[in-house]
Amino acid sequence: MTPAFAPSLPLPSRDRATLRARLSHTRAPVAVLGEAPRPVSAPISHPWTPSSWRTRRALQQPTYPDQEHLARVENTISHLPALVSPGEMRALKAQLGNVALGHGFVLQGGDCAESLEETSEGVTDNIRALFKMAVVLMWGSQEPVVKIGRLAGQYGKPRSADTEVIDGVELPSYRGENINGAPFTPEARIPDPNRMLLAYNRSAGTTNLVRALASGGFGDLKRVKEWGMDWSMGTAKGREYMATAERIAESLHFMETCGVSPQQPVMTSTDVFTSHEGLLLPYEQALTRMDEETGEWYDCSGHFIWIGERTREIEDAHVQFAKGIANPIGVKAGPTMKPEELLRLCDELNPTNEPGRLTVITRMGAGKILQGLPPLVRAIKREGRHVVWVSDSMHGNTFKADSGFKTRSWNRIMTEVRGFFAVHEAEGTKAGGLHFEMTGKEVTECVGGTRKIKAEDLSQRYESLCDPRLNQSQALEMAFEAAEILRSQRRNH
Ligand SMILES: O=C[C@H](O)[C@H](O)COP(=O)(O)O
Ligand SMILES: C=C(OP(=O)(O)O)C(=O)O
Ligand SMILES: [Mn+2]
Repeated sequence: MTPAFAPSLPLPSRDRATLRARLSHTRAPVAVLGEAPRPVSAPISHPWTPSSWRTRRALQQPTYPDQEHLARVENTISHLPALVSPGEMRALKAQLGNVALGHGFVLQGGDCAESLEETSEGVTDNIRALFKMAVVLMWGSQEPVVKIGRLAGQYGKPRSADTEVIDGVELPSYRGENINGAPFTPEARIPDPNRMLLAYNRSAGTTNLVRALASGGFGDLKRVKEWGMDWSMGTAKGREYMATAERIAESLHFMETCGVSPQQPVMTSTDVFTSHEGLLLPYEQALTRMDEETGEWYDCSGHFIWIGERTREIEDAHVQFAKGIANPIGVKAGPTMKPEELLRLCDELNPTNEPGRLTVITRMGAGKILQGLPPLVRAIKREGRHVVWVSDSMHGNTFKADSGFKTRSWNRIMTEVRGFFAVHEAEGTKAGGLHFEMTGKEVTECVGGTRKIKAEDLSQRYESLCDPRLNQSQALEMAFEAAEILRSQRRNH
């Protein structure tokens, strides 16, 4: 990636005024024990700027054929409105801070790779699936659930290989809708800066939809038949889930009878936050703005930004970019992560040890979590670091079915979820949340679950642009199982 354009900051005063007006809009957080004290900007050893990552090695970046075009697009985006506000990010950080300190649970989920062609109904279904899971987890944990969608910006994809070969033809790999196109043609696979603008516009629309749906509350969840659980009928597991769903619906109904109606603020302001991997650094930089109220820099492309497993080298560009933004951030931790490496990441990314600033998203694989997680958890505990521990039980469990489809097995994912809870229980630490690639549609991308999707069924409805997602039934089943674990752990304490 060539460092190639004039940084657009600071903004001209006209734009700063517009930005100030946009950023001053702050929704009141719900289920927050109180907004955390404003953090002092992290001390950094060299002057951080939104563009200082450009002096570092930046992995997984596209090579744009036309650098001037890229610079024009970056400049355009840097003058477009922020998608989310610092106040919202601080609210999320406060909620995550509570989880880091032992209170609450995180649910993060959505597409592996959002599609620019997704319909409004599709996005709505995804958010509703997340709501349903959240209410089940809330019931299980009896704690507030912080809801974070992998949406409104989840477009850039890191890939294992730079190229893809089909029938002897080799083309650049698909890297997500904000970079190139999925069709297997030479034209589609050329990185195009204009895609950043398309992704920005789609993200703005999705953020708007999320806000609208989040203020709609859980109203219709009182009607269990609208949970879309018909699939579960006829199996013993299904009947168990249904019984739980009935109890949850009854509780919601009871609350309403007591006067806590789904129309009241506690039920309607069910904040859903947006998140994505902060992979495409020119885009992230262009949306990084200074909050004049606090003097902090925020990446306003989404509330929560994470660093992927393939780009988390401490000296590299992604970590160096993330250290200067005040958003709540995440870092993925796979089986090769060493305890000392994780502690160094904490030093870099959260030098003030602010609870809620850093979430460690482990993605070990079902067969590795029992060995891989304890050393990390022990090191963090020993050093008194505040992190939110979240399990991404998807990315360590991907395999290729004989039919050629990339898939994951519901059982293996569940095994990792169980391992995650078991390790934290044994170590006396807080299992802070779960992270899923999932959709509200009944796709056939992962095998297993009560409906027993088999390898030969995968071709029926495989729609993912990248990794296989749990469909809405499989995701909901995951939530019921996790809720049961949370409930039994609660009873044991
Ligand atoms: O979503 C994550 C990555 O992009 C994905 O797991 C990489 O997949 P690949 O191995 O097919 O490149
Ligand atoms: C790329 C992803 O994960 P990881 O960095 O953990 O492989 C992802 O979350 O889609
Ligand atoms: Mn993925």
